[in-house]
Parts: sequence; C-alpha cells; structure tokens
Amino acid sequence: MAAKKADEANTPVQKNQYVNVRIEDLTHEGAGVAKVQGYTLFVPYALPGENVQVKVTKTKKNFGFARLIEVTSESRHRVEPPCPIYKRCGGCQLQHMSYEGQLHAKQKQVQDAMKKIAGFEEINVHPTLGMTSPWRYRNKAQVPVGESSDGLIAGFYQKGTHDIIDMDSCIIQAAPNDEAVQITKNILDEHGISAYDETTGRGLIRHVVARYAATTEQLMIVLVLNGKELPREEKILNAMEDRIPGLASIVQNVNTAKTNVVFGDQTTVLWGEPYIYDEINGVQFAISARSFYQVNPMQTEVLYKEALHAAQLTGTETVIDAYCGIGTISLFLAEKAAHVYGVDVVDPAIADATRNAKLNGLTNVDFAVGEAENVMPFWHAALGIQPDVIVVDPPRKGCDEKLLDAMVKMQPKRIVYVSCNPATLARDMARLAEAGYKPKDVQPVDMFPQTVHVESVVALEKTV
Ligand SMILES: C[S@@+](CC[C@H](N)C(=O)[O-])C[C@H]1O[C@@H](n2cnc3c(N)ncnc32)[C@H](O)[C@@H]1O
Repeated sequence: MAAKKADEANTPVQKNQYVNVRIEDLTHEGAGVAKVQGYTLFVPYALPGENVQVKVTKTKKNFGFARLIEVTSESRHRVEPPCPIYKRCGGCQLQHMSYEGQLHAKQKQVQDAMKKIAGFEEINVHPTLGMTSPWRYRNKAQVPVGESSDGLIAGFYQKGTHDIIDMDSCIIQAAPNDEAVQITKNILDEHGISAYDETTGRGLIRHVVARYAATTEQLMIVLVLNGKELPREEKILNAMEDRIPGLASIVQNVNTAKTNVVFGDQTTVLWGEPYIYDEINGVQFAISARSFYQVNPMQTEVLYKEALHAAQLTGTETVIDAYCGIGTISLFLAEKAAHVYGVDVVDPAIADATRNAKLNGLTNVDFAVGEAENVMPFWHAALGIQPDVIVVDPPRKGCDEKLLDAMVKMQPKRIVYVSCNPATLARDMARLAEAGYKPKDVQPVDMFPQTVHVESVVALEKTV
C-alpha cells in the first residue's frame, strides 16, 4: 500500500489536478493520448491535434486517466455526435470524429500494429475503404431486456455497468431491427412476460436478437429465455407475426446460466423458417440463428472482393477456407477455384455452409466441422489435401499457433489473412514471415463505422 502511494506521488500529475495538454494520438479503444513530462495520460473523447484542459481521474505508475473538461483548440475532425445517448452507451467510440478522420485513424491503427507488434517498418497499408453513408449498417441487434416500473425495457447496458437503459433507436442499426425489437418487447410486455434479473437469476426474457437480410427484407427474431417454456406462446407468436413486417422466423434459445454470454446451447424454431436468406455479390446465403454472419452487408461485399483479389485464383487451385462460418468466403472462392475446403468449429454454421453450396449449385466445395488447427493437419496427412492458397478469417484472438504451424507445413503458395484485430494480425504475420511468408500490402476495410474496430486483408506469399 505504502509503495503504491509512493508511486502515485512520483507521477508528474496527481488525481483531481487540472492540466492543459496536447493530444498526440488515439488508442485502439478511441481515447486521446497526451504526454505530461513523458507520462502518458489517456483522455476519452479527445482527438489528436487538439489542445484540451483535462481533470486527472486516476494515476498509475506509468500512465493515468483524465476527463475532458474543455477543448481549447479543436481538431478539424471534431463533429457533434448525432446519437443523443452516445456517451452513456459505449457501443460506438468515434461518433465525435468525422468519418474521414475515422478512416484515417483506422489506417493508422493498422500501420502502428504492423510497426510496433510485427516490426514491419516498410509495409504499405492502404487507405481504409469506407462507406458512402456510415449509418444504419448493422444487420444484427442483440438487445438486453430489463424491467422498470412501467414494464419491460429493451436497450443497452450503460457503459461499464450491467444496468439496462431503455432505447428505441440505434443509428448504426438497420431500421427494421430497431422496429422489430420494440414491437417484440411491447408484445412480451402485453402478455406479462417477466425480464431476467441478473442478481436474482429470476425472470424469463434475457435478450431479443433481431437479424435482418437487406436483399430479401426478411427478419428473424430470437428470444433468449431463462427457461424452456414461453407462457402464452401461441398468442405471442401470432401477435409477432401480425405486427412485425418481413418476419420470416421466430426462434427460441434457452440460456439458464448465470453468465454474460448471450446464447445458451438449446435453440428451437418456434414459428416460420429456420433461416433467413441474404445475397452478397450474387451469391445466396441461408443464415440460421446461431451462425456467424458479417454484420455490415454492404462492406462485406467490399471485404470479400478484397479477399478474392488477394487470393489471385486462376481456376486451377485447391483452396482451404479456415474459420469459414456459413461458407461465405468459401463460396466466392469456389466460383474461381478448382476445389475449396472449408472448416469451422460451429456445427450449425457448417450445416448452413453445406446448404449454401447447394443453394448456389456449387459442387466443388466440401465443409468439415472442427477446430481448424486439428482438421487441417488431418486433411493434409490422411487425405493428402495440398492447398495452393489458404484463407484464414479468425475471431479477434487471431490464429491458433498450431494452425499457423499447420499452414506452414502445408506450404501453400499464398496465405490470405482476413482479420478483425490488427494486433493479432500483426503478431501472426510476424510468425508467418519468419517461416518464409512475405506479406504484401495491407488493405483495411471499415466494417464497423463509428466504432474503433477495423478489418484488414493481406496476402502473404511463399518465398522459400
Ligand atoms: C470472424 S468469423 C469469420 C466467418 C466467415 N469467414 C465470414 O466471413 O462470415 C470467425 C469464425 O471462426 C470460427 N472459429 C472460431 N474458432 C475456430 C477454430 N478453432 N476452428 C475453426 N473455426 C473457428 C467461428 O465459429 C466463426 O465462424
């Protein structure tokens, strides 16, 4: 305790002190970064290039945090956040920055990761490919439900807490999702359905999840319940069917665990189809409740075109699509390759992928369920599959080390890495570079406007 106090006393600023600072950079979480005699202060909502007055809120040995009090000279990228609950919600982190500024910041985020994590000083990171209108792009809403004295509420967790704040519109969400969530909440309320209470573990409805396919205008609603039975089920389903435009599917998911994880293991269709259908670049996809599907359909087209371009297929190649989800990238690749093998750890995703191949009349694709890091060595050793190109699109934690080793052992001509996390991308690229795979240019794509997240595509060529 005494050592901690001494550390704090040695910092150049103290808690509650007001200081004027210049913002030099932005963290990957969207906070401004200032230096006071070499000591780093993180200032949420401050932008690079701004002079600001801040109040120090917390100090640690090597860095501290401060609250923005006043902007004394503004960045040209500062804008008024259009969302009235922007600061309380936390779902977006960059609404106070112009879209041009956001695209720039994301390019820099990728450049910084390449330099600082991978040590690639010279690599070319292209300008971020953005949207013409960076609003209302999300095709999936995952909304927690709670209770107030007036009945059910559905909205968002107040930043840093688990208190649910009521909300009827989110401006990055597709409008049909907003509307469907509100109608569903009202119907559940009218039928006396209780909301799940995290502290007591009682109450029924936990989340309402809405999925919208823009090309077919179909909607799926998933009711995540803390129990197996939905009381007055028939009446509720009839009301939803009557009142929600475009509704094609109502699904129940049971999650009785005391956890922050949204979904439980048991999923059943209550009404309508088990899927909704969407189309990307002329390829059709059936999407079920639990499968991963990119949340920004317009930018998914851009991303997949970049991935396909990076793969440089001529029609003769054998390709592996690791982490393939419902086979989205696999099917694009299949149109230009001799054969594609896709693998994903989620069983229903692979069932969707297989159905999607049939739906599009593609017979040169095979899918397998399992961990890519285990399935790929098996394919290689037992089935003699020798890929010319491997595409990976892992979750934020990046590729498993075993998967990187398996890829190197298979010696494809090219690896195309699609990533939603520049830090793990850079880490994995460094490892692949050591093993003889030289990275070409990196292309950032903005799949998540108004947030700090950025997607990237890069091809790595075999050099030895
Ligand atoms: C970022 S998503 C990409 C999905 C797909 N490429 C797309 O664009 O829709 C990552 C996928 O990796 C899958 N996944 C996670 N860990 C895995 C593993 N060890 N092996 C195979 N798939 C995995 C997830 O189920 C998810 O579908």
